[in-house]
Amino acid sequence: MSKDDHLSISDFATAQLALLSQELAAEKATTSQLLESSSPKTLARAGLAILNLTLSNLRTGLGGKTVLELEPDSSISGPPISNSTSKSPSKDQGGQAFGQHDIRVGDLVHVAPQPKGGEKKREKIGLEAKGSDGVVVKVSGRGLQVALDRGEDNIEEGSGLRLWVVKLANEVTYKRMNWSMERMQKMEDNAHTTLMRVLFGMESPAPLPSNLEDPETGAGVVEFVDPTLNESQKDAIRFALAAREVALIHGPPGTGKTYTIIELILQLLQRNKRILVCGPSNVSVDNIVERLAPHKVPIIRLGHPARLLPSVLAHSLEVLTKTSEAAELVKDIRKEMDDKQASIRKTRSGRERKAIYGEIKDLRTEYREREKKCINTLVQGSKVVLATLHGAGGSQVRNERFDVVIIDEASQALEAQCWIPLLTASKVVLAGDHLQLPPTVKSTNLKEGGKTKLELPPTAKGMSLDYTLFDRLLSLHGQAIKRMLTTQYRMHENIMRFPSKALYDGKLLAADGVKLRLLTGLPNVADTEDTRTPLVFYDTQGGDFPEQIDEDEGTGKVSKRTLLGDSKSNPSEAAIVTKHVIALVEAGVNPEDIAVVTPYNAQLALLSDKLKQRFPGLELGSVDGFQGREKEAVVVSLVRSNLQHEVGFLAEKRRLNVAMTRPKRHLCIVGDSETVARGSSFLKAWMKHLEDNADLRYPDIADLED
Ligand SMILES: Nc1ncnc2c1ncn2[C@@H]1O[C@H](COP(=O)(O)OP(=O)(O)OP(=O)(O)O)[C@@H](O)[C@H]1O
Repeated sequence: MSKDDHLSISDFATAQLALLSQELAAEKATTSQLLESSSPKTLARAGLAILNLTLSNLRTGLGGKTVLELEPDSSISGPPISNSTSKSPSKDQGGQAFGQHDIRVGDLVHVAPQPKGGEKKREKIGLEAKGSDGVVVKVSGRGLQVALDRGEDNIEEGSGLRLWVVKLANEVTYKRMNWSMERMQKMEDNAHTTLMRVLFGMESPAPLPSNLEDPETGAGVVEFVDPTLNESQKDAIRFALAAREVALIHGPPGTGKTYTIIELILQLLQRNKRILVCGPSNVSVDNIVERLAPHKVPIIRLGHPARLLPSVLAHSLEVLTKTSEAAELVKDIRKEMDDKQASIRKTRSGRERKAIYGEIKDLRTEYREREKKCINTLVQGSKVVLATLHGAGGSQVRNERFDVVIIDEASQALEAQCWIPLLTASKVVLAGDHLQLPPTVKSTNLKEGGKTKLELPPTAKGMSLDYTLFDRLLSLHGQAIKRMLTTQYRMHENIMRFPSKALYDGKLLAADGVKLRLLTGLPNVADTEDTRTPLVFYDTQGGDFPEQIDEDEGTGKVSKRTLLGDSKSNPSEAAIVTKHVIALVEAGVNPEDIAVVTPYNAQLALLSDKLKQRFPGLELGSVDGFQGREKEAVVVSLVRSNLQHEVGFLAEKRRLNVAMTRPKRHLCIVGDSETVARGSSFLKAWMKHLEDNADLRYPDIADLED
């Protein structure tokens, strides 16, 4: 490739900015537009809002944030989210006060005075009326708590004001990506760091010696902390230590990517390096904190405490600003703020209340200053800082210097997100698997009509958001910048064989402890034809098990399904799945050890109706939502069965890879080989593999009729 063909940094940033803005528009189209065009009641019915709340308490939470404690308005009879025509009492009464909703801890919400009954139907007004944005910190059956983004003085406890809470499309997540891209777009050539030049192919990575442990040109001899690491993991660590600018650790399913990262962090610490560890999601970061904590290394986890796992809270910066030595100064002022809040409750006079609010405001300013000092002391004293990629753009770390940035689950991250910590970095280690699903991108799934035509720079033509940094670096620098982990600790070898052959050059090995594990090895599981078989295939070919297009029920209700667009289902396949799950449970397999996954939401809804009540512990999910998870037994419903041999979602082999690599001991596939095999050479090879290697079953439609 000639130098001129290279994607320049500013062209890349220009293209990313255009793509991000299209993505935000698509996100708004699915959530915010709904918020704007629907009444609060409709939103509540779709699970996006909770109505009829009152403020029961106001307190100062972590980080000096005002926390609103909200509970259902006791003056309203019936369910808080019931519509006006329904006068029946809530079935939740006395137990769970809220109806069904999708508002979870960590969600960004808007709290506002609720529009009155007489106000016009399209009550966009609820969002326009003065209210506040915040993060949900607690949800229970009888209430919820929201930490406001800014200290708000306009919502008063005991004011009798009826409030509602509505979930927001999270625009905030775009701000830092856009900020990084804008900086890259404007940067002069001479401001590019060596790492940037390498990551855009203007320079090659510094060559590595053949002996990675060479003390001069490599990492020196590595004494591993964990003696159980396998050879491919050790090699990846030596490689990542020796690399000057960039190293990719390619971790196929269950190969111990995170396990390897933990050792890498320990090795870097021994070499006196300062490390920033990031991941695209809070869970990905917490996973590392949990595993790093037992090694007693000084770590700090940045991020809103509401979004962190309880097990890692002790390492959270916000908690340490309360509990560490440096926190003493902050503590006093916090108490004073709480006392003032309490005194407002006892004050009737408007003038006095106003005066106290003024004092709280001053105290809050003072609090922030002291807190900032405390934060700086803690962060600067810490050798390992952990944050989401987004969190790495926060004021606490933006100006900090690290020797190495490690990004776990890098193949699940948008590239613009990765640049948040990379702009000032000198070395990066990315861990991921580009052969599993990339980050979910709404705008690539838009039908052509819904897409705006983007003008991308010529060198960035064809760029899309789901093309990750991991993908791009592999295509730019080739296999030389990566090491693959090859021993997997999850699957029976028969389950592993096809993904290994089709996607990982046949290099995967099953660890001794897992390669022959069957369901019969679990306590109290009987030996049946299902439990003794690692791979089962119900082939529904022949046209008796046709798919259906999920019609909207025409009720006029806003359902989540409407938001998801057309989806496919296959009722006869659902019947096979149900039968198989029942057989496993009757053989003694715990429902909690079984997952049913399918790429289609309509099929998921159907399966949920059939199975969820009977087996509450059973896990049902979309393939995409199951990435990173594992179960003893997994049943996959492929759904597609049609004369046109259309396979839709199944054409994405990374999706199928995720589906088929979740189980440990038992994988059951239900699908029409005639339809599926026509989808691609990968699908054809898979169907052939199942035919030759699985316990092949041809179900009879007559047996399924109840
Ligand atoms: N060298 C090893 N010896 C024994 N067990 C190991 C080894 N490496 C990893 N494991 C085990 O393999 C499992 C998977 O490890 P880990 O969660 O680190 O993998 P991962 O690659 O991050 O997973 P995923 O496929 O979900 O991304 C864990 O139970 C871990 O304890």
